[in-house]
Amino acid sequence: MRSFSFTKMHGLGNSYIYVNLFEENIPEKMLSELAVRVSNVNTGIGADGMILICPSEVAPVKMRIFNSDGSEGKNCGNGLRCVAKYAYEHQLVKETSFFIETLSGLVKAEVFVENDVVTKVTIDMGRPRLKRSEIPMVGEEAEQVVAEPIQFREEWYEMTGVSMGNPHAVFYVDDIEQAPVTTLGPIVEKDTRFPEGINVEFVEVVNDHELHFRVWERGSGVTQACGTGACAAVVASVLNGKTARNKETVVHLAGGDLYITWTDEGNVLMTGPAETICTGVYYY
Ligand SMILES: N[C@H](CCC[C@H](N)C(=O)O)C(=O)O
Repeated sequence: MRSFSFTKMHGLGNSYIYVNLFEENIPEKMLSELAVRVSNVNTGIGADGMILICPSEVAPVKMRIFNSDGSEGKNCGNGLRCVAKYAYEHQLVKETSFFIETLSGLVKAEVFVENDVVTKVTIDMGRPRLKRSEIPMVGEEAEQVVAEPIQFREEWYEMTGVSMGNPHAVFYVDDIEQAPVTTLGPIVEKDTRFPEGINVEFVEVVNDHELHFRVWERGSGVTQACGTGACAAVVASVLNGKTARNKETVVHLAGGDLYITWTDEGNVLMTGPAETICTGVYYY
């Protein structure tokens, strides 16, 4: 019987099963299936997916993220904060500020420590990708996809597309409690106009530095929080003239708050908590 040690962690309730590949060895061909199995709350451990903390040639650590359907994502904001916490607390890094490699490039983490425990993390997520082909979305190339009229199942909507290394479709609603998260979300996620699928965010604007937010995630469905999605929501809100550039915006997610700034220099800073739930051994 094969097994691996894991740590279950979460960022605002967006939980993953973290596996330290500096110490564990899992066959590459089993990763997708294992992500599905460990995510199952009845027959597995229960989480929104699985995240691997891997050696890297360009940074102290590399993050790989698998959604609960087994698909591999290219970035994960809540995951990055937890990877940063794990790396510091397990001495994979010595500094409080360090790079993390992702499938969509390098990001920079800064951990905030109290009594040797990381309580908060800031991730410099880098620049959003805004061109239609960078989202990616099919259609004639455009520098930005902002409030673009788009039809899904006979209904017309206005969509803003943003990539944070992974794809996001942002829609504005008047009342976040009435957002069509579980009805429109899965339809948009798999629409063929998004060749890689897409994460779907619903945003209610409170003022020029405060948003309410709900998400249907590509590959995981409804989650308590989506860090890259919250960053995409802030970028989309600036592009739509609803929030201010270079001003810290609080994003209220189901699982709690993230503090996000799209700076005048062009990068997106995300700050929020990262928590360890438990450790264990998974048999497969
Ligand atoms: N479902 C996402 C990956 C997880 C992103 C989210 N959990 C976050 O915190 O950014 C995707 O397939 O692009």
